[in-house]
Amino acid sequence: MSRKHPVISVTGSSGAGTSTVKHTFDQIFRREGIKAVSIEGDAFHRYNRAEMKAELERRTEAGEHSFSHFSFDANELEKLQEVFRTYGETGTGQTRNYVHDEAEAERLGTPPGHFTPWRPLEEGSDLLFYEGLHGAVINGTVDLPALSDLTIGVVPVINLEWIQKIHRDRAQRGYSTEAVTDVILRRMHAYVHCICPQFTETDINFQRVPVVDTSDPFIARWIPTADESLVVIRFKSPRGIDFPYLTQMINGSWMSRANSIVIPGNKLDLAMQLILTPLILRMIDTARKA
Ligand SMILES: Nc1ncnc2c1ncn2[C@@H]1O[C@H](COP(=O)(O)OP(=O)(O)OP(=O)(O)O)[C@@H](O)[C@H]1O
Ligand SMILES: O=C(CO)[C@H](O)[C@H](O)COP(=O)(O)O
Repeated sequence: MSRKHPVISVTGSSGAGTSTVKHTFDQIFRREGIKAVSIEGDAFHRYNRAEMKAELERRTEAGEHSFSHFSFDANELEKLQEVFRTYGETGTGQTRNYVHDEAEAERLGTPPGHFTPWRPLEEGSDLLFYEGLHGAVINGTVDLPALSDLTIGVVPVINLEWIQKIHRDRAQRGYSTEAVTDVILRRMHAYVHCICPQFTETDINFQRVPVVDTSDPFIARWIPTADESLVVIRFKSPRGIDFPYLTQMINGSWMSRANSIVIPGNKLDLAMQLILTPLILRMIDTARKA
């Protein structure tokens, strides 16, 4: 938590939609004249693609079958914590990118499966924005929520998460359904132990729930659309949240619990704007006065 240099952390599994949610944040930052610097969770993987393959083979031979990108020790979480801390104290830090595919390779000038060199974050920013797998980890070595001012979970129900991952990895990253299915299976242990526990730490979770049949996510021909889904929004600390205002402004929404509202899927952008804009503006106002 930093009053002067705030940190926003958006966390979710692979394919959950954290990159998609980043676009909504970018719109809010642009509209409100806020200068944000961004870091991607994948930049903090410990290994490049070839090293990861070798490490996986080494561990599998040694009888360890649960290692994956979701595991804490496949990532430089202490380094990530250091970036959160340094940014919070000084408004500076460094990052890099993990290059997934040819399109990113062309944009970033580094081949797929490799990292770009570390580079300093642009100076003079108002806040740091993280988006990735591990933004709310507390594991005895790191405590990331303690260093972020707002922590958001993006968590579609699991069938939908898998459909989104399969479609994205096939369409944009060139993997087959079988290859993505293998990755999902290999990551399951760490999904339960490293990814899920974060969502009790997050300040707000956005959980997309399809209202069409997704019983077999491995044969779904398209990702359920916004009109074919609802979103459950859960607040860790509902005090101060104006639920009557939200349910009045968001047509078709209702409260399902004292700390949760449900909205039609096509109102997600509006809901995020209504919920997040005042929180971000308050954060920036406090930072500018600090
Ligand atoms: N609200 C949504 N409605 C429809 N499709 C969505 C929604 N959110 C995400 N998707 C789709 O799901 C796929 C995965 O989303 P995205 O790339 O944002 O995931 P991610 O969490 O950033 O994944 P990774 O961490 O692996 O990069 C994309 O094809 C995206 O278009
Ligand atoms: O989306 C991911 C994690 O969020 C990727 O699976 C990870 O970045 C590694 O990618 P690849 O296995 O294609 O090199």
